[in-house]
Amino acid sequence: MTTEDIPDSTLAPPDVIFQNINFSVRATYNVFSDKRKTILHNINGEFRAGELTAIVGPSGSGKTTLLHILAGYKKNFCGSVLINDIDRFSSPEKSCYIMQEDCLHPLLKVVEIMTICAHLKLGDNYSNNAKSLRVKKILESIGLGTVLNTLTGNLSGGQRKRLGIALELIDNPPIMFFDEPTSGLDSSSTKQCVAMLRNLARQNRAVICTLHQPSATVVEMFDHLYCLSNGRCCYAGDPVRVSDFVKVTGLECPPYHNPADFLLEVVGGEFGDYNSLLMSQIENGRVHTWRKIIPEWASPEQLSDEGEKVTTPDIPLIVNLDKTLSRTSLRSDSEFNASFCNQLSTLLKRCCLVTMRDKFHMYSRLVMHLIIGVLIGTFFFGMGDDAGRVFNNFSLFFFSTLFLAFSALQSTVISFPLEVPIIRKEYFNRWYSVGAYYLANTLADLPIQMGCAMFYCSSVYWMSGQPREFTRFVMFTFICTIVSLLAQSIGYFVGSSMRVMNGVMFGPLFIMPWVMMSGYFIQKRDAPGWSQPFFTMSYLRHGMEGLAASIYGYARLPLPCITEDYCHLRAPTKILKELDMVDINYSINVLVILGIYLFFKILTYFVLVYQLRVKR
Ligand SMILES: Nc1ncnc2c1ncn2[C@@H]1O[C@H](COP(=O)(O)OP(=O)(O)OP(=O)(O)O)[C@@H](O)[C@H]1O
Repeated sequence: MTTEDIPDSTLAPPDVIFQNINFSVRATYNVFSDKRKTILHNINGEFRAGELTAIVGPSGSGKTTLLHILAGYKKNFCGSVLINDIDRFSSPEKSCYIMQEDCLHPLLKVVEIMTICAHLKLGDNYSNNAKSLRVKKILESIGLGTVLNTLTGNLSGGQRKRLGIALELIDNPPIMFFDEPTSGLDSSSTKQCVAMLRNLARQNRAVICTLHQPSATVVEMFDHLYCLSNGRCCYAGDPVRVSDFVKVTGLECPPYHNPADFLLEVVGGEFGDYNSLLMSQIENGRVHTWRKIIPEWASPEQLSDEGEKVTTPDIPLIVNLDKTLSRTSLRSDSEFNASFCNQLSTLLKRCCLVTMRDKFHMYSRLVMHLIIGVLIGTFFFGMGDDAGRVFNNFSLFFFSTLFLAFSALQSTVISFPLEVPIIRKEYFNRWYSVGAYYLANTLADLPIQMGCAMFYCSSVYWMSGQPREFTRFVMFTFICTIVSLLAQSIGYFVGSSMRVMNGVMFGPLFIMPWVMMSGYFIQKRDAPGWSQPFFTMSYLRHGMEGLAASIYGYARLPLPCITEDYCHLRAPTKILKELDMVDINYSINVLVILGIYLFFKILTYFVLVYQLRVKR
């Protein structure tokens, strides 16, 4: 299959029509108050295919909110959004939403991130060759052909924005939403960016962006200007007719003044309050008489300043306009084009690539565990084989479980939330399912977390003089590993539920209460009756019991008495009795820890689904 075999169209050119959009949010954090603040007030509009639309307005006027509603990012609004007369959420038309932040993995090369995206977005129906041809074609046409092997973290701001667009062009969505695509760009890059967006629109796409303070030249590159003020529409029409429209207020746009700036000054109240008048003239977006009658399209080169080269992506035009023939194989019946297995394997490769490139993070985790292991091994040197120091050895068990739990929890609580914006963008643009991402992420990190626990145990176990038996070493290491995996799964739960700062504050709450029930400070038999179930649930206690079982259980011979003249606790059974661990069962400890691990894994999955699907 060649690149030409990958269809470039979906349905007929899409017009986005919205009617009576009303959107409000809770105005107070007081849960007992239902006071609401209305952000959009029954606004209307029509953004057509083939046109480049700018949503402008003073800061806080509701531009981003409107864009989120049109893109499907916000769902809890009143009114209707129609795409070719079909409700936005039932429409088969694909759209993409390119956020202001780039949300790119900085450690992936341009060509790698594009190829991964092609595998995910184009699914199983196309050959690798066809996908790679399409990737190259898009990158070259968008002006990124020379930076194929550059890490995305090293790209310039303009290149990162173009890469964000290139990624979404892979499955050729007919509707594209951009939140402030020109923010952070200089004037030349801004013009290039807008010329590129206009060229995309010319290929029968509806391209809709929010803009902040556009220059006169930039505004004129747009086909349609939609101006908001305090959540109401004050103008919808041709950017060059703004000055004529504003005349209804009796104000005159000064010569050589940017008409868009003038409109923003008027709606911003610099000359008095004319908003109601403007809104009634345009009927809150219902009037279309100010629209541009689109002439023969100017070539994109004409849009730039003299002598300035504008990047003009040459992505094939959408030609299939026949509604009956228009549904292409790019749109599968399921939500995603790639199968779950394909998503999983592609994401697994991506996770491994990112992990391998992030050498500092990976090695520092492993080396830190090794260094702490050696330090603790030196501190508790030889104590495991001395009946006179049984309680010191028990302290080692406690330290080991606590250290492994804390290090796994904290590193995840800090690192996972950084990934969430990337997942949010990619999931929203239908790259993959939450399940595929979550499983790939879990599997990719498993060897490193296990490596950390093993590095720690390998030094601590032998240096602290535990029994020279391989089976006991494996049992000891296994318990330490699953305790650290469990703490890591709690870290994922905390990291997916709250921001980094809150996570760092609340994360330890998931460990500290269980420390009291670990059996180290107070033994279960001495604890008050109400706390007994908590001892049963304490994963730290099960960790400690598992370690005690692997060291003192399974018919271990009496310990030598080295540092004392008389050792009361030489027999392992006596030691376990003294520690209130007579009835311990290693298998049950393992099962309980794995059960709690699974519980948090599943819980995190639902939190992620909620965060990505419901709460936007
Ligand atoms: N979840 C929310 N809770 C409370 N107020 C909100 C919420 N979301 C938006 N707002 C308010 O709604 C108004 C419009 O916000 P929005 O982000 O859409 O404005 P904007 O026009 O995009 O502004 P800017 O140009 O500064 O980005 C602002 O006053 C904002 O504070």
